[in-house]
Amino acid sequence: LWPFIITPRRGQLSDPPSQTQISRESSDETTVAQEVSKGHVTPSHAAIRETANGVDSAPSPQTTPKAIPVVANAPPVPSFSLDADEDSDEEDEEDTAPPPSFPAVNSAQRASVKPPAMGPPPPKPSMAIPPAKPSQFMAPPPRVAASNLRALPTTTNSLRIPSRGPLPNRGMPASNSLGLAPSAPIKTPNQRNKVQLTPGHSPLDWANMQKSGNNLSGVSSLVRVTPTQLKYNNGRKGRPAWSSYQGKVYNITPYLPFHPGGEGELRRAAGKDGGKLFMEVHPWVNWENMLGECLVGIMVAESEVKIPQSSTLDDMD
Ligand code: HEM
Repeated sequence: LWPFIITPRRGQLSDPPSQTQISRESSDETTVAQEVSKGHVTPSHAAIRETANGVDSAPSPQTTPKAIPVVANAPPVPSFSLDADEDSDEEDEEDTAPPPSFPAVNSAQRASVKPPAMGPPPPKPSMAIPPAKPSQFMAPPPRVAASNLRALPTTTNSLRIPSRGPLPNRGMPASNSLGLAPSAPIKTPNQRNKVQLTPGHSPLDWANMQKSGNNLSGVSSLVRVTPTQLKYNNGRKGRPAWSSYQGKVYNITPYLPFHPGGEGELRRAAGKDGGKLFMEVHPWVNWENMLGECLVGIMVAESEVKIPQSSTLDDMD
């Protein structure tokens, strides 16, 4: 209700006060001099109001006067002046007085601190932390057994930890319960039916073998393969395993231990056209890249290959 008022300097008012302001000031029964004496207004206020009433007619180049409500018997309005000349004597005393002591003389903080001369010195703080009573702390949560952790219900299947077997996306352990290394590829319990390949038969190992320059096809030059020849080379009885794919014949024998789907799966395509099986399982795999060095030849009709009378397929082994 009573804002702080920045009072202009005496004599700084130039614009005549509005009619409303004049009539309001004039209707006030209390004179300006009386109000000043009561402390209701500051001398600066009085100057403004005297100017408004036409008492002070000195021209002033600055701001317009602000309306100042005056209420009889109202508490004094706190105000301050930007004019250093109008600083009261009290303010001067405040400026030169020493800063207030802290804590305050009559504060509880000061009262609680006894001067050293008044009594024995306070005990020195010890660095050792006194042992806390057990009852002071909250009891730790009970430990949950590992087996119970696995059985905790989860909201999503992807976060569930299987209660048995290896963790998801992890291969089988390097050794079985007897501590023996697996001698044959073991099927992992994943949906892709991938197997754990024996050491030295990773995809990278196969890539290196393809680049090694070794003859992986088993033939010295590309040959024309008849359906009978393909059927005969089915990987049994020591014969190589051939498989055709889109009219080309590959020797899949060296790739058998490298096949991520397992040797048995790959053998299903031996001695025949493996294109259908291949495309059913992994159409994204690039057969020609994977087995490029294993290329034996191309498929031809039986009639296109004239096998010499003295030479049979058995002789080729
Ligand atoms: C002879 C040519 C073949 C090659 C070069 C070959 C290559 C591959 C490769 C690279 C993978 C890993 C795929 C991946 O990680 O995404 C794979 C996986 C697999 N292959 Fe073959 N494969 C061949 C034939 C076959 C055949 C004929 C079968 C089935 C009769 C088969 C069954 C599988 C299975 C079950 C997997 C594991 C599951 C999967 O990866 O989807 N593969 N094979």
